Amino acid sequence: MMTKENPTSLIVIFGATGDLAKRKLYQSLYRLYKNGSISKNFAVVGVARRPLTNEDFRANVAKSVNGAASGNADVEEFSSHFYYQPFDVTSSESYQQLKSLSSSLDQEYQTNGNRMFYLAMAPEFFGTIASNLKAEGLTDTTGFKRLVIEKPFGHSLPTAKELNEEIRGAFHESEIYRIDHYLGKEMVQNIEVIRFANALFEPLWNNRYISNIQITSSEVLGVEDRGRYYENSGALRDMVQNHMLQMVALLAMEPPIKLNPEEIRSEKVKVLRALRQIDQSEVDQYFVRGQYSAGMIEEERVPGYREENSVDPASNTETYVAGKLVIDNFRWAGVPIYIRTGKRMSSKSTKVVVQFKDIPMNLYYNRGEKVDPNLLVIHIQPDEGITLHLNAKKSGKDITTTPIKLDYSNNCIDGINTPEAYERLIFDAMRGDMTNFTHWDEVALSWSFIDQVSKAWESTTAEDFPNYEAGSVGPKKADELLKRDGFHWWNV
Ligand SMILES: NC(=O)C1=CN([C@@H]2O[C@H](COP(=O)(O)OP(=O)(O)OC[C@H]3O[C@@H](n4cnc5c(N)ncnc54)[C@H](OP(=O)(O)O)[C@@H]3O)[C@@H](O)[C@H]2O)C=CC1
Ligand SMILES: O=C1O[C@H](COP(=O)(O)O)[C@@H](O)[C@H](O)[C@H]1O
Repeated sequence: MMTKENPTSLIVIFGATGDLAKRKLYQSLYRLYKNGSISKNFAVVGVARRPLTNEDFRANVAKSVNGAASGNADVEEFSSHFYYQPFDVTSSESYQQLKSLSSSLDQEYQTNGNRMFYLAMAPEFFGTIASNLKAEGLTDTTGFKRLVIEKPFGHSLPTAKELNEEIRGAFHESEIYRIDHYLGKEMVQNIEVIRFANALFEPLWNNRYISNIQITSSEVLGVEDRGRYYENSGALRDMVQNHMLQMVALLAMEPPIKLNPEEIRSEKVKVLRALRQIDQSEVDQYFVRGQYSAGMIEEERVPGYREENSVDPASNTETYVAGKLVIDNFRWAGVPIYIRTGKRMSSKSTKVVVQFKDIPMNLYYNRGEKVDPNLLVIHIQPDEGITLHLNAKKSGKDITTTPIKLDYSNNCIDGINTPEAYERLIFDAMRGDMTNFTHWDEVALSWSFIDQVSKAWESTTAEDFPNYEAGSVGPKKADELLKRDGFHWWNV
């Protein structure tokens, strides 16, 4: 059930000393606290193995929030809501201690018995924690109980099913908030509004007027210290199975009859069901994989993937994926959706380019003029905005054309302070809004599509790896994928 007033809850963060908690969760909670989105009736219990005191933990939280250990009264007040418990996820005693601490904090902060369990830990613990929370009685509470679960949700369809069964033994689907942080991004949320609040676009949003759609998410960072996780994941599982397919679903779905989580999900699910399954033998026609070698980024030499910590020197893991997706339904028949994502690329950028079909006849070709297709570019990050590429008359006596751009930039709006994706998602989970979380049906369909590709790649060695230099735009083969269809990537 969704609540409108400022939510109140006890939040238990599993993995409270980890990277995600430090980089994202504490800052997001602080922003929610500062802007009054959450009530002051909240407490956070952080759990992890290392033996910290409440004071140590509060100092760490304060440091994550303002980069300094102390000195800001607001931050001090905020961090006084934080408690720490050294924890072993397999020990019944740990859960019993947590239960008793939770009950006393429920009372002290008058949280109405609302409990949110945030699993910011390695995925192998997700099932164990969920079952123990139930077995040890932490989910027997008078208010709501919610499980917020980080990615990756499984490693394949069978492992995701297993995990799902485990957590569904303790939490109902309506209590499970599977995080896909791209769904918390301002401009990803804007896709729906651009499409459904503009008379201009919706009539054109189909195979009669659109020739192809391109979604790019490139990163400058390499795998950093996540080599162990990444070796087992690769870009396909890390980015495509979740973030990229979610963006595809939002771009391709039919208008929902209402903007509620059930109706939106139902339309997204239909897109994922219509995604043409690729046979393992056809993977090379639809997908390109890449791995970075050493190269220069911002004038600094960076190592190749195979030289990174915890990475096999002969690794077959992809750090780049480009793919052509086909949606077999009336709206999208014949319109390829190209996706690409990679680490150690030349720039950090996520954007969607919708390329419209050429005009039926180029009246200007006699003058040797090429008229560019119209493009709608949705800038997701780091810039947030929309650009519409059109053609107009070049100023002067002659009727000649020139490309022009209509730009809308979120960043330029005075006073705008776009919430960080995690800030929105934590807030939504606290007030019970599941719209921007992934339902099991979406997860299952995404895995069933991805599994064919990963099986093909795991059963063959990528002889050309490494095949793109750090700091470049990715492997050449990714250009050929589009060239075969008469297109090219728009670097706009
Ligand atoms: N970091 C990121 O940017 C992102 C992370 N994620 C996901 O978030 C989750 C956490 O990632 P991240 O923060 O990077 O991971 P880290 O390795 O940085 O943190 C893991 C946390 O788990 C704790 N921990 C490990 N083993 C145990 C145990 N047996 N019992 C209790 N606590 C334990 C660790 O603390 P201690 O050592 O003290 O026990 C630490 O707090 C993962 O699922 C990841 O995929 C998702 C998107 C982005
Ligand atoms: O989920 C993940 O996303 C990040 C990229 O997120 P962004 O918000 O910075 O675009 C990626 O670096 C990471 O490998 C992946 O696990």
